[in-house]
Amino acid sequence: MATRFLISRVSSARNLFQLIPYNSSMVSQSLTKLCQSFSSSFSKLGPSYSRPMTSLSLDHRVPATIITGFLGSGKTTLLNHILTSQHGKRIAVIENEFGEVDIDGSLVASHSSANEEIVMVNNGCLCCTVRGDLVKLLLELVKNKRDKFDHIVIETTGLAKPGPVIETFCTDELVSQHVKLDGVVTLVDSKHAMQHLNEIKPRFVVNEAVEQIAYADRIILNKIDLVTEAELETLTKRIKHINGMAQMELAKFGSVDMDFVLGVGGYDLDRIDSEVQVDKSCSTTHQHETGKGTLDIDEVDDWLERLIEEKGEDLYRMKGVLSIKESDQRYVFQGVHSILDGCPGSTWEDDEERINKLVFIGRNLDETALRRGFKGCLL
Ligand SMILES: Nc1nc2c(ncn2[C@@H]2O[C@H](COP(=O)(O)OP(=O)(O)OP(=O)(O)O)[C@@H](O)[C@H]2O)c(=O)[nH]1
Repeated sequence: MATRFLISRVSSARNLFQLIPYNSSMVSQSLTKLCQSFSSSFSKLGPSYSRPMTSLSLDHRVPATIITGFLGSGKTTLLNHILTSQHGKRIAVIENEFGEVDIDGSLVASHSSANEEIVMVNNGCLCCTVRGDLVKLLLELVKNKRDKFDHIVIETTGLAKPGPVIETFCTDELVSQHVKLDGVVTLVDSKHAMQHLNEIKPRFVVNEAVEQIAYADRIILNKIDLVTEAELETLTKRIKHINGMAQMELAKFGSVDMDFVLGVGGYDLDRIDSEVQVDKSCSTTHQHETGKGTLDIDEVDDWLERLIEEKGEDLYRMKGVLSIKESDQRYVFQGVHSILDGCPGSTWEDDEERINKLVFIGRNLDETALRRGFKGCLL
């Protein structure tokens, strides 16, 4: 592993604090813990407890963005765009590459001003062998150089599976104390993506291109200069079918608004309420469930526990807003595989229709069984 430091960018505007979910220090909760707080939060808090998600606790953790996407999709191009844009944030970069020749490093370096801090992870793949190195680097960064940057950007290799990298933020206690995952940005090569998405893999081998889209909070359809409108439309449909939750933008040379990629809050519970968009299309990778009515909390506990036990590996992302019996507040949750995080959200308005929205993104999900399981929790 090679590590290189350049000098950090000068920031004009520092994000001093922001409101956080009241239990966001528990970025990673096991299902059991979630279920305990899930049940107890409502019974303990009572009707006067109005909006715990926006308590005045300060979140000093540094946000981190994961940039993923297939080989050649434009990850480094986007990174260069981020590093040279005027967003007022000082960025620390963690990059990982296969092989011995550090091509991307020189690319990034040649575009960056003398004011950026770049950290390189050079060998192997972040998704497996050097995950420990990622933890080490993140902790080194926050321990020794925390005052030099405001945001971390991690560029994964084109073949990286984003799941394990995401899980690092949720499962490593020290990392989650200091760093919060802001979002996963997936670059798509508009010209070649369809070919990769359609590739039939041997049994038990994942299609990385599909996974990278499935985990995304933001999707950039890059290289649109190389395709026709019709091709773009077909690709857009296909991608929405895989992940109807992520926002999508079209781009040439990764040129997107910085707000689209930084400060996404993809794992913030207080944003999920507004962001859970129920996409009408269902597929093997994107399932959703929605329904009116009120849920029995114990039944939900049991159902989610069973679901995670049976399908944890196949459940890439989950987000939901639930209407719970005897509670004036929505219950908001999000999860990655078997890691769930949730808390009471905003209060239902008197004239508001209480509905439940659940979005599951994964593989080999049985939509009928999901709908049945959900309906079984309704009172
Ligand atoms: N025509 C066109 N070329 C682009 C666009 N974006 C990036 N490229 C080019 O595509 C090539 C690959 O871009 P990179 O940014 O290196 O892609 P990457 O995802 O980092 O590549 P790997 O690290 O190999 O996975 C470069 O030659 C870029 O200049 C675009 O929108 N249109």
